Amino acid sequence: MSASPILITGGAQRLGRHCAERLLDDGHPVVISYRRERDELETLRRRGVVTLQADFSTEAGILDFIARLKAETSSLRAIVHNASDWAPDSLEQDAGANFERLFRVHMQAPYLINLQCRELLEACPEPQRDIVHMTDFVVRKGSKKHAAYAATKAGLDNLTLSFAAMYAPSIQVNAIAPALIMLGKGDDAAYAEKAMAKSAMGMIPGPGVIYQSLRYLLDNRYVTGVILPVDGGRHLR
Ligand SMILES: NC(=O)C1=CN([C@@H]2O[C@H](COP(=O)(O)OP(=O)(O)OC[C@H]3O[C@@H](n4cnc5c(N)ncnc54)[C@H](OP(=O)(O)O)[C@@H]3O)[C@@H](O)[C@H]2O)C=CC1
Ligand SMILES: Nc1nc2c(c(=O)[nH]1)N=C([C@H](O)[C@@H](O)CO)CN2
Repeated sequence: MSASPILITGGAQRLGRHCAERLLDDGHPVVISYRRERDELETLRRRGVVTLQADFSTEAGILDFIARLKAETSSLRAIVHNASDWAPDSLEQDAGANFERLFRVHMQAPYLINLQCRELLEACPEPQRDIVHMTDFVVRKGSKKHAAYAATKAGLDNLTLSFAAMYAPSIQVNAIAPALIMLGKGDDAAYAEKAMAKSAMGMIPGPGVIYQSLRYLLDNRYVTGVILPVDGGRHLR
């Protein structure tokens, strides 16, 4: 009987894709959600990754994804809520719509998927089942330019505690709270310098440090309700 897959939402690029590829390397079957189709998905599909399209910006989109996920698999080893939209605050008419969209992708999607896919995790024959929320260091300090992003990630941070209490001992629920891990496409050297100076380690580590943290959580039977900072000592500056 094949092992239960690990779901990574937003797994088509960057940190989520890196973790999907490392999980495959470690022998886990993987399911990812993606929002936009692109050629790069073919490499994952050729490696056997099940790719499910999903847009979490509406409740209907979240529920539609859950229905297709349940049609795809009868069990899950883990769920990694990685999908995220790092949208800056809007000062225009669409400020409310912007906040709502970030609420749905960062809070409502993990909340509904955790509630409605508990049965898939419980059906996993392995002794350990995990939910991992990708939050952000910025939950601790807020953000002048990404207030809606930070607030909705703070909601996800808090959901970690509630679901850990609700689901123990059969499902472990933890979060990883990164600071700068990898630059975005448009980030220049000046931005990189400024961003690196914000942490005690003064580096941009790349996605390997996130996989190390995910591996730690997936391999530890005694950790739940934990928010794991992976931030280079951002709080020391
Ligand atoms: N990168 C970093 O330095 C840091 C990252 N983090 C957190 O780590 C996680 C991974 O970061 P990173 O790899 O940079 O993330 P990305 O910005 O690359 O986003 C990951 C994926 O989320 C998907 N997504 C965005 N909006 C929606 C939506 N409405 N519905 C469904 N999917 C959506 C995108 O799908 P598609 O591309 O298909 O549209 C995207 O591929 C995130 O949760 C992020 O907040 C926290 C701190 C620092
Ligand atoms: N969904 C995303 N969230 C975040 C990203 C990103 O690229 N996508 N990037 C960051 C920054 O690296 C920030 O940590 C720099 O201070 C935060 N969240």
